[in-house]
Amino acid sequence: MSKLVFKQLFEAESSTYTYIVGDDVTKEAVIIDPVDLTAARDAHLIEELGLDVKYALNTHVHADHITGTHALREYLPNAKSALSERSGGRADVYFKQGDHIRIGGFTLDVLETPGHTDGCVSFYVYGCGIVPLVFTGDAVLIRGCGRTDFQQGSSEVLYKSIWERIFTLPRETIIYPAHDYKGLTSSSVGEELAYNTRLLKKKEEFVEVMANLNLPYPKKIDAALPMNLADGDVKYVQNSK
Ligand SMILES: N[C@@H](CCC(=O)N[C@@H](CSS)C(=O)NCC(=O)O)C(=O)O
Repeated sequence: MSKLVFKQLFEAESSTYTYIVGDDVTKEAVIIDPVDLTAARDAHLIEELGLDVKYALNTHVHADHITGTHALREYLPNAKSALSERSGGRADVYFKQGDHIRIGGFTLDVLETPGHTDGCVSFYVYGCGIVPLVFTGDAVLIRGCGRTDFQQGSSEVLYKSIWERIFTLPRETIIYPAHDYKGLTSSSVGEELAYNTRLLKKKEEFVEVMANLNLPYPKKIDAALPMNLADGDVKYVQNSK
């Protein structure tokens, strides 16, 4: 029976986690939320593991770093970039709520989890007897959640997404976020239901908390948004000017 290939990779400038998920028998794989700065490192690892990456997936149009999807084309010719059809961004393929992405014996279900941005999705992975995993992007962070103060953000929408689409998953589901700023690496649905004090608040209190986070804008936002809407391709950005 297939075993899951799983790698959690870190990009330190933006505290971003990139994930590689594959099937050790068929070698089919995806990479989730790659960063331009670490594309060569990730491609080297993929080559060492003998994986055939079908999709380079972004959970959303990131504001804090430039996606690695374009940079990876040089190394991974079979990989198609993919983004939610609600994101407004450019990609080879688009996905939507309820789509299934097959990776050998495993399935990734696309769960639309808007709120941080309109086009945010999470990927729920199961199959071959594994404890299920969910890649939550910037929707659920460990003991927190994504900010909602730019890029069509809405704290009401985020709260609904998380309570309806993430906190209804089996409690043992392991949560892998797109960022952590304190060195934590994973959580679970049960753990967040016990300790995520922000999301355990009533909706009205949550909205109040989110309106008063007072976080500085991400340092790279002005460069990152146009690049990520263009799938990380600087030539496309320049030609559109
Ligand atoms: N300092 C970082 C940006 C930190 C930040 O704003 N993180 C976002 C996700 S990336 S847009 C967020 O939602 N944070 C929520 C939180 O509670 O920290 C930079 O300059 O890039």
